[in-house]
Amino acid sequence: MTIRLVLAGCGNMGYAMLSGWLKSGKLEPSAVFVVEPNAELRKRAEALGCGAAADASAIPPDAAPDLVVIAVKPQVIRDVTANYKRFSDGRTTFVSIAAGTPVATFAEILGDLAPIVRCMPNTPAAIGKGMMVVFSNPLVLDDVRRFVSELLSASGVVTTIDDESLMDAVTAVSGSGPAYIFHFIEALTVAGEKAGLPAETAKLLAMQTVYGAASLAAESDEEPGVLRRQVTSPNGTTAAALAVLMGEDRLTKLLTDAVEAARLRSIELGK
Ligand SMILES: NC(=O)C1=CN([C@@H]2O[C@H](COP(=O)(O)OP(=O)(O)OC[C@H]3O[C@@H](n4cnc5c(N)ncnc54)[C@H](OP(=O)(O)O)[C@@H]3O)[C@@H](O)[C@H]2O)C=CC1
Ligand SMILES: O=C(O)[C@@H]1CCC=N1
Repeated sequence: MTIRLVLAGCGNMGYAMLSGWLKSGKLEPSAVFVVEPNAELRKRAEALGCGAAADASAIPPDAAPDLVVIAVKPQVIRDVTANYKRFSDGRTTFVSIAAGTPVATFAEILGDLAPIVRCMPNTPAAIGKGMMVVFSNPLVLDDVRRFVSELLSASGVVTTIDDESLMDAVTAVSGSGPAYIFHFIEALTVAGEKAGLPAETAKLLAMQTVYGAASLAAESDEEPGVLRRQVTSPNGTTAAALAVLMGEDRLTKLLTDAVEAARLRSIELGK
């Protein structure tokens, strides 16, 4: 079978996306070639039925992939991208999921012909519940745009932006966001334990509450603020807790600072 997609880097995020694509049936495993220096991670990709190698030089010489997906750390992105220059004649579209790194950096390495898509995914992509935000350079043809969007939709919700400078804010909200929510679960678990619950019970309650509340917010026609008010009885328990979280806009200020720290770091990573 022809190789349609080369995945460079099969770590946390690369593997999460690859799993989603194959699970959805939008790509056959034999149409994917994975380049990953880590032997354990390579085996994981091979177990899914994909071809794999430690180095880009092992990509079959007749391969003319539709897509090369770059899923390595921003710190090595230039060196890694240079390994794929042979596909930069305009027929292959490059998709980068790296934080910070602008399309211009790829164009510098790949030349003026390469269609480039910048995508910011998040790890819930592994179970088809990711948030993927996409920015494309003008060289990406409409049918390729549709193909990329359809492929990414196997991993969750896809939306596009036309202003690339917003990608740093996107990264700070949805790219890094799952970690904030995981930490929220950890913190609510600790708080539950301090309130006297057994550790396992506290964790179950914290996790199911986040899952249930996020699902309700996603499925309901009501705004999150309305759903919050539906929980909050006048002068009840929730009001007592929200006075702590919302007093002086405490949680909003904390999250604003956290998102700004991530956004600034994304800008730094792109330099
Ligand atoms: N993790 C996340 O939630 C998200 C990550 N991203 C972005 O995704 C990218 C990858 O992040 P993440 O998956 O977390 O990182 P990982 O370190 O888990 O994965 C990157 C993988 O690339 C491998 N690698 C290194 N050099 C090469 C090479 N020359 N060719 C192919 N593969 C190589 C690394 O191997 P080794 O470790 O041996 O060097 C590693 O296994 C980053 O740019 C990040 O900004 C975007 C959104 C969310
Ligand atoms: O922490 C990071 O830099 C990457 C980008 C978004 C999520 N993880």
